[in-house]
Amino acid sequence: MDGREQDEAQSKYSFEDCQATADWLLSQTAVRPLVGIVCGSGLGGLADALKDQVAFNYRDIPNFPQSTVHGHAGRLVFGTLKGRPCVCMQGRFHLYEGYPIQKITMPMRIFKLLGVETVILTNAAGGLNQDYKVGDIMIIKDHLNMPGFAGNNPLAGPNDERHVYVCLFRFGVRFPCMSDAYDRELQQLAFDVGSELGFSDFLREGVYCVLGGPSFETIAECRMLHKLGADAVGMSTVHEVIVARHCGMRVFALSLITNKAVMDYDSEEKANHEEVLQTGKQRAEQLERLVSTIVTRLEHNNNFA
Ligand SMILES: O=P(O)(O)O[C@@H]1C[C@H](O)[C@@H](CO)O1
Ligand code: HPA
Repeated sequence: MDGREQDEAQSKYSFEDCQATADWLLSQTAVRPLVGIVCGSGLGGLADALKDQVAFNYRDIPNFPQSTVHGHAGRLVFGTLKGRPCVCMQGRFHLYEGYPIQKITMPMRIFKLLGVETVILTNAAGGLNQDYKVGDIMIIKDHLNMPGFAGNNPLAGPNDERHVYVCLFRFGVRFPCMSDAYDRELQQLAFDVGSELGFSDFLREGVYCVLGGPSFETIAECRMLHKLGADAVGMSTVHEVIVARHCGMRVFALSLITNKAVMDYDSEEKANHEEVLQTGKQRAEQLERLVSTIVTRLEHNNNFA
């Protein structure tokens, strides 16, 4: 995208547009969510755990993008998870769908304007770390933003400073820090909860690398990413994390290792979306228990500042 296109994209998802969408949603439901959840490929079952649901198809929400990927239902679900008011994206947006990066991350700003304080993101990812097995759940401790290295960052374009000074950090500063992107207390909480639930055998922590997709990686690319320090590779999450942190929400993120990245020219394995969705189904129940228990403990730990 050149500068003019970036300005155009940014101006289409202005503070006023986001506010209009948030106001519309707030007028349609009494739920006032403190937790926002994003479901990765094949992980939309998480939303089904919400009680007293009020759900909206993305196509009915003003200014909202549409889901185009199999395994992403395209519904925004409000409800409670063990008594905690939540909003859950059953389906997210990816760069490869052809949307401007500002559009795929706009829901994070809507979350903020709805009152969300903590964002929990999930994704499906290929395992680069040779110790990882399919079905492992990786707590994300850091990321590598490959599209960002090439200048494709959701915060590129004008920064609406007006709101920094007038409206208490809506949306945020020009140069946000990312060394604390993934909340360390929440990572520890997830390990504690995982251990109580008996999930330690398949719970990991690591670095997630985002690529643009939609093609899966070559063997040489996987080897390179692993050497660079990535434990898992995917096509989402990082852009949302940047925007969520920019507007001051706490972030916790998980990758489900749905397939092993192919690192060897003798391997017969081939990455494919069906396997990704299938692994999601197999781990859905544990993932849901992990996330819903974390949400409950947020309350007990008084983590809502
Ligand atoms: O939305 P996520 O990151 O979970 O989706 C992953 C990346 C691609 O969209 C798809 C590949 O199977 O799954
Ligand atoms: O191997 C992968 N690569 C990129 N994205 C993915 N999403 C699930 N698996 C993968």
